[in-house]
Amino acid sequence: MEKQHGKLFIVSGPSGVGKTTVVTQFLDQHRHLFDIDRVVTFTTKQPRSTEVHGVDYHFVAQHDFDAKAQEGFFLEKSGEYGASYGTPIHIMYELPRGSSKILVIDRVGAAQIMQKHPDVVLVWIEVSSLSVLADRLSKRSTESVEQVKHRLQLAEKEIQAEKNAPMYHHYIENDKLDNAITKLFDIVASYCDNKTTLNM
Ligand SMILES: Nc1ncnc2c1ncn2[C@@H]1O[C@H](COP(=O)(O)OP(=O)(O)OP(=O)(O)O)[C@@H](O)[C@H]1O
Repeated sequence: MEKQHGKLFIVSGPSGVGKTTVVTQFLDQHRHLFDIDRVVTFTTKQPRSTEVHGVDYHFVAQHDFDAKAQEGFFLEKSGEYGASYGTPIHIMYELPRGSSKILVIDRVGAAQIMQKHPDVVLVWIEVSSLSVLADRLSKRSTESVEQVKHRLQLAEKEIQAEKNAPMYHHYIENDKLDNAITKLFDIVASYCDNKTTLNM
């Protein structure tokens, strides 16, 4: 059977909603079922103590990031969170080979990619209230109080933008982590061949 074209799943949602957690745990549990992996994006931010270079991000100096941007290395880039972030364009060349990708980026970056590649699948993660985000971000303890405040302001802006002009194809409530992972599984399974059933 001919391999189908891979899909690019873009996962967004306000800071602290659990994008990284849902995507990481989905991949840990179900990666073996699909030809799918997470895109490692580039950033100039300082790594958190738990983040590993090449796994969570490619951490680069600002002049390297700017040189890459100049060369057209990025599919999209943004600087909303006090550092530069960029998605490497080469991920688009891997999709025709049948590999699907999950990319965690903000709504502005997702809109930039959507304009150029309308066949991407946009997944928005949300929670019932802003206070849940505040609680998760303060418990995560990876940002200062000031940074958390700034993230919450951006979160409010992003949530409002999505409410005013809904852009995403799928919405996942992440109040209960297991339910959110199952919902992501259902979404991916509706677009991607399941390796185990293909081999039956
Ligand atoms: N369903 C959930 N219930 C309770 N806590 C959760 C849930 N999902 C994630 N968390 C916790 O919330 C915190 C934020 O999650 P995570 O870092 O995945 O968010 P994020 O959306 O990727 O944030 P950012 O955009 O700031 O990187 C983490 O400490 C994580 O363990």
